[in-house]
Amino acid sequence: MQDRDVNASANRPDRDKFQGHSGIVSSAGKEEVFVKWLSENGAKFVDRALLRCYENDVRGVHAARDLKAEEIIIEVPLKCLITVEMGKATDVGRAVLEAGLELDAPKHIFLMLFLLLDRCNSDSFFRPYYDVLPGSLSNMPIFWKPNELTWLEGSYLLVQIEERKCAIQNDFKAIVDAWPAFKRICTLDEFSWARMCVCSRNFGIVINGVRTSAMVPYADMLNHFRPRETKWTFDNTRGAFTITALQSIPSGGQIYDSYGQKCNHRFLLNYGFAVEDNYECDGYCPNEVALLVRLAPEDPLTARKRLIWIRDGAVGVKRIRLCASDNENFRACLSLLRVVAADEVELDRILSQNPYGTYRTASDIHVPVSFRNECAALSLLKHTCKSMLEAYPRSLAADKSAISSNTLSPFSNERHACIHVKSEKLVLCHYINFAKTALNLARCHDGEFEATVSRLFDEPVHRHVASYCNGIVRQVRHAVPKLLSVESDRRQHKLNLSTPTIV
Ligand SMILES: C[S@@+](CC[C@H](N)C(=O)[O-])C[C@H]1O[C@@H](n2cnc3c(N)ncnc32)[C@H](O)[C@@H]1O
Repeated sequence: MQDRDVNASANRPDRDKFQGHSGIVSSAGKEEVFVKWLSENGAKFVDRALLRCYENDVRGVHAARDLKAEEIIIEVPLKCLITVEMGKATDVGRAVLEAGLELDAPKHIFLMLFLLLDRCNSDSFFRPYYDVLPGSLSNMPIFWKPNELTWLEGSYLLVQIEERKCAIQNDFKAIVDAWPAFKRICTLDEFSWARMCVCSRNFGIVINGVRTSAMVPYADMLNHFRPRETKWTFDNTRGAFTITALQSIPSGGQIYDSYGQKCNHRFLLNYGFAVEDNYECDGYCPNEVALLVRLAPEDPLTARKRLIWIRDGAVGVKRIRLCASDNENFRACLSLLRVVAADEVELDRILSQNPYGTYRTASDIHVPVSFRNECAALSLLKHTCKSMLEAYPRSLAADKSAISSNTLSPFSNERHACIHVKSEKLVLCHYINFAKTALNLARCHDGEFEATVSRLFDEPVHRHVASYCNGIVRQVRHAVPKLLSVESDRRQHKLNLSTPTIV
């Protein structure tokens, strides 16, 4: 599966909801044929697991008996795998290689080429596998109808969906140009289906020292859950792909695979679902929002500011993915905001008189520039998040109530869209509160500052702002070598904390 995580360890999503489906237990004809095909071709331990069909094309794998930790659940021999090399060896694969095409997801493309070509052959060895692949992928956002896309209004995911569609179209056109017979093999719709099928079901593996990707029949029937309860690998000594339990799994329990620690936009875009409580065991939440930071065209300093922005490859506008934790992106975002918020004196300081010589790029300004600048950058962060929050048609409270009231059916696109936008709004709220807290702490008395910072450290949800205040805010309050003192800043800038041009 795309970026499936082999070593991950945490979170607790729609486990019970997925199990809620297990009332409808059947193993329809095509699934039986598929399991028989695997067994006849050397797959082992298929009796340890049971493929359950909840609804049309929606399945999961369940333990057929109590499974112990370290027990192999399923072993799929190499001959049943479709690999990138098999796609490269096709006529179209060779034409693509010869043309040296720059494709969106090259490894996936070769798997798709094999799949699309070989499924035209009614006698294909893989026929039983093709017959169980989902016929429609209506949960994938690239296939959502216009009314369904409105559920994502306000989210940058809408842009990414369009970009994905565009990339698929470009790849299709480039392949047809390189091998014109391809348009008789599949339509753009079928090509898009294959793209999402491969994207949501392939595994990155190493076979005899060669790093590749593969479609692994049966292994791709496991649904996502974290923390992971199984591990998978290509075992060269067995010549087979294996899935092993990491803990005991009771008879009848669903056997899950972790698709990795991911933001909900990646789950939704690549797999067609979003995880309601996307938290790791340590409380970390990988959900992000794509914040837009932009130099204000009406700012007379913009031309000079561009000089430093351009070193990042950004022409005055940058999207930064932020999650509600301290990380490199958060520090880069603050750095860019320091430039956007800079007045002339501060910009001179950024461009020349900084503690480490000239900054490489506008994302590298990790030391505060001045008291005023830091407060202005925080105000800008707050206002940017507020205006992004206002761009969603529905409030966070309304999302929460729609999700908890179960008015949206468990696997509906609307529910997944709602979970996704809620995830983004939570990150925006985190930064609005972050900026408010930090601005208050920048201006309060020493005693209050110390007491508040230590109180914030005690609460896990506030550790991010506590650590920022303890470091950067403390620095700007007391001034550090090579920075103007707070008092001198106040005199020079008359404590002009008004928000600079808001994005
Ligand atoms: C690798 S397949 C898993 C098998 C799939 N359920 C089937 O019936 O073919 C991945 C797809 O399963 C579904 N899925 C997996 N984990 C899920 C989860 N935790 N919640 C909702 N849907 C999930 C999504 O449609 C996803 O694109």
